[in-house]
Amino acid sequence: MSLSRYAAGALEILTESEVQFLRDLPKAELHAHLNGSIPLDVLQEMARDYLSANAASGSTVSEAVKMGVQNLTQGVQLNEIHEFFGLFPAIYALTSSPERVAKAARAVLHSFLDDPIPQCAYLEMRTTPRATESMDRRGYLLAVLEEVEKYPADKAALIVSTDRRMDETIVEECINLAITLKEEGRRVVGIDLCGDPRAGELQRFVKHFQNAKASGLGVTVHIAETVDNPTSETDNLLRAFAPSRLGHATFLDEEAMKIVFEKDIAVELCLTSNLL
Ligand SMILES: CNc1ncnc2c1ncn2[C@@H]1O[C@H](COP(=O)(O)O)[C@@H](O)[C@H]1O
Repeated sequence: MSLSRYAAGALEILTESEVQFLRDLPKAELHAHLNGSIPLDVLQEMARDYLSANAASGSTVSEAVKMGVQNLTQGVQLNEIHEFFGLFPAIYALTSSPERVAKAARAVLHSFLDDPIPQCAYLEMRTTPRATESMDRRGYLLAVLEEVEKYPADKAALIVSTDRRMDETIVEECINLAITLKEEGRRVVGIDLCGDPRAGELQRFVKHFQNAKASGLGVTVHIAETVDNPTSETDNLLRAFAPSRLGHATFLDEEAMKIVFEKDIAVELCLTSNLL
């Protein structure tokens, strides 16, 4: 993986033996969003295939998606967290069938787990179930799980994400799918709340998260990711959603930190996106 900006700067101040020590430590990657972790070369290959299949069939695609896919073929440079969310409509156009979701999942698992010096010893990949013309949300999750379950259970597992922008009915559908698949013995280990930190009314999701917890699924939530996330929201996420892990948690205030310490909640830090 190549690093840029702050992450590259941070790495530069370490000595060679410190870098080697960090490389050799066995790691658990607990916060990898499938569609946000597709290796750039695979994403670009998928973008080129998409553009040529589209030109051949003459099917209609929105200009915004076409432009987004074209940008992906050239490589992207991000400066602000909000720019990052604008990439997903194009990425989602590339992973809109079970075959292409499976290809993306395979590439992500491979990039984390199969290098001679793997990036991690255990990958808990997460993804948001999507329904498209060629698959429903269960079909989406099954396509991903097939790939996850090719690895031993101590190497790879899946978290089902819900998105802050979802309608409550869809959140309920996603969480019920996570519960059912777990009951069927599939390798779903938890649920997540993610999505653009500026969006969504979260109170309506609480009971569904509590159901998931009661059925034995782990709960992680993206929290306090930007300065604009209000204290009341952070407090509600910590108390009502009862998470055992937190995504980012970049802007927790003193009160929130106290709860995190008291309840011994793990924080999934992502140094590159926290700095964005
Ligand atoms: C930078 N910090 C972040 N904060 C919040 N949500 C994020 C995120 N990074 C990614 N996502 C969420 O993950 C989805 C893409 O992967 P999946 O389609 O689920 O596999 C994005 O649409 C967004 O909702």
